[in-house]
Amino acid sequence: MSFLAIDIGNTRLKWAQYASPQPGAAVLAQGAAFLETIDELADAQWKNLAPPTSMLGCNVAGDAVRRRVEEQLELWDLSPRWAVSTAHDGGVRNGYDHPGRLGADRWVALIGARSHAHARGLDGPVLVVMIGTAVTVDALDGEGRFLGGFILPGHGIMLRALESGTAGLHVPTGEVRDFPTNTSDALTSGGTFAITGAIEHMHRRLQRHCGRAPITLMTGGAGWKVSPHLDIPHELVESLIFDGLLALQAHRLAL
Ligand SMILES: Nc1ncnc2c1ncn2[C@@H]1O[C@H](COP(=O)(O)OP(=O)(O)OP(=O)(O)O)[C@@H](O)[C@H]1O
Ligand SMILES: CC(C)(CO)[C@@H](O)C(=O)NCCC(=O)O
Ligand SMILES: [K+]
Repeated sequence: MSFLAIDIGNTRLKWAQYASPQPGAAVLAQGAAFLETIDELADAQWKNLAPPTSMLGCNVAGDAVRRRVEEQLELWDLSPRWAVSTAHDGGVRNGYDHPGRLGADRWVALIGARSHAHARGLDGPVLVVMIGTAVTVDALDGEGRFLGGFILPGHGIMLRALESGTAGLHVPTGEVRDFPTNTSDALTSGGTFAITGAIEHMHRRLQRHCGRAPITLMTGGAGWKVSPHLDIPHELVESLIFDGLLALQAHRLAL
């Protein structure tokens, strides 16, 4: 009955094995690997796993990476399945101009966020923030409609862009300060507040649009770095994409 959920981002692959394909199922095992090392999964991290009986993945790293992961999945007797963005699924309606062009990670995280809100009896708007290689800030209204969202460069990309586009900005990582007085702190603070500023902006706009304050759910590898500097109430939910994959799989089995 065990279910393998896989989230392939632009930097890392994250995976988790659940006791069953149901929201809230127990985690049996989990791990992460940089994309450079995914060809070793079957011989390393996955070698001693109890064979999963089904899997669903979410991939934004392209077809070549997906095929490399499918080769690793040949370790077990299961058919690889990958989530794609559609017009509606898992209680969410996709407002993108071309629904299929929405990143699968954003779509799955929106479904995970909706499932979280539902499980807690919350029926208002939800702001869904992912802090990874790129940053996304997505708005979900109380009826489960995805209204639209922002894509921003992640902190690492911002700093590398400044380093490569200037002569004088090669400095070590600094601290986040309200009034930075050296280059390191100025860069680190600028990147952080560019991200929190976008989140706070969308929070105001979504509140205005819905006439009600959204709850804010934040996920992604660097969410914990942004969280202390964000001036709105929010929750870190590390498993948002996995929760979306569980909700989608449960939904599919129920059909
Ligand atoms: N201080 C910081 N504040 C915000 N983001 C940061 C900070 N330091 C690093 N980052 C970002 O975090 C990213 C790495 O996070 P990590 O690889 O854990 O995320 P991820 O969710 O696994 O990414 P992906 O899913 O895109 O592969 C880096 O690309 C960088 O942009
Ligand atoms: C924006 C990222 C890189 C965030 O991981 C991913 O969701 C993606 O590649 N999206 C496709 C474009 C879009 O969502 O409009
Ligand atoms: K991601």
